[in-house]
Amino acid sequence: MIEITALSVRLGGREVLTEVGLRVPRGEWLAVIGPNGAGKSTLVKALMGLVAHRGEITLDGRPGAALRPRERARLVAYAPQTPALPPDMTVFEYALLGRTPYIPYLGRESRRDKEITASVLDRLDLTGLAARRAGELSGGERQRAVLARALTQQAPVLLLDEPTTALDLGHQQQVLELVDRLRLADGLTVVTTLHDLTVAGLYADRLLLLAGGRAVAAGEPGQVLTEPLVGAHFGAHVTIEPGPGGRPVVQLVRGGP
Ligand SMILES: Nc1ncnc2c1ncn2[C@@H]1O[C@H](COP(=O)(O)OP(=O)(O)OP(=O)(O)O)[C@@H](O)[C@H]1O
Repeated sequence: MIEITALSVRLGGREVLTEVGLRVPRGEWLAVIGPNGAGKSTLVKALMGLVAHRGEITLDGRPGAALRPRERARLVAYAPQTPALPPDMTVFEYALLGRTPYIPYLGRESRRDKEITASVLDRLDLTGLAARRAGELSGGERQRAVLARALTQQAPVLLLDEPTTALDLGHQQQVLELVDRLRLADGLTVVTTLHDLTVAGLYADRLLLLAGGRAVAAGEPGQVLTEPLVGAHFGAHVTIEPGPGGRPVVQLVRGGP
């Protein structure tokens, strides 16, 4: 479903991604992890066609570069890390924007578009905020509104850049479980950047560890979340042990590194 070959990106005269390759089959969840500045957001932006790059990107068997904006929007939904929300738009109006690729030119949204939007808001615990203006939301509410817009798009590929950073524990779980359910029910292909390594290992099928713009490890959570790899690339002293279900649990060691 997503294939990247030898992806390199230069920004501000510096190479921030170098020869990265990856393949995410339909219905799989890939978490991109790595220290600050590793190139995680840039990788997601390249998938969205938002940064110039070298190398090949294929989405659903089609070269990313050849997709027109409307086609891309039906194929890929993206929730950026730091979105700009129009402050006067209500949460409902903003989430409804996700339906734009389905609304005919010069047409209006249909009752079905509004029903889909209402149902996504409900699943993200946002119904009570539907009439609230975006400029009046808390950080976590804004983040859920951005997710709502991505989900109303009902695209088969979901790209989420740090979707849970501003969320409290309950809303983190709600968002991750919702994404997981959609993936299992509708076969969505999911790529998320995530800083919480335990959460990444808990939900993703596979992890890609980026460091200094290069892919330094990839595989199942237990293969990537190892004490030597995390120690070397995050400069952190951690212990990693299998938790329930055998997924790795990463814990900081007090007093290190
Ligand atoms: N527009 C830009 N111009 C120049 N350099 C940029 C630009 N955008 C990002 N960079 C640099 O590219 C590198 C990768 O940035 P990116 O945002 O992809 O990292 P990240 O892994 O997502 O980091 P974080 O965990 O801090 O969000 C960083 O060194 C960053 O400073």
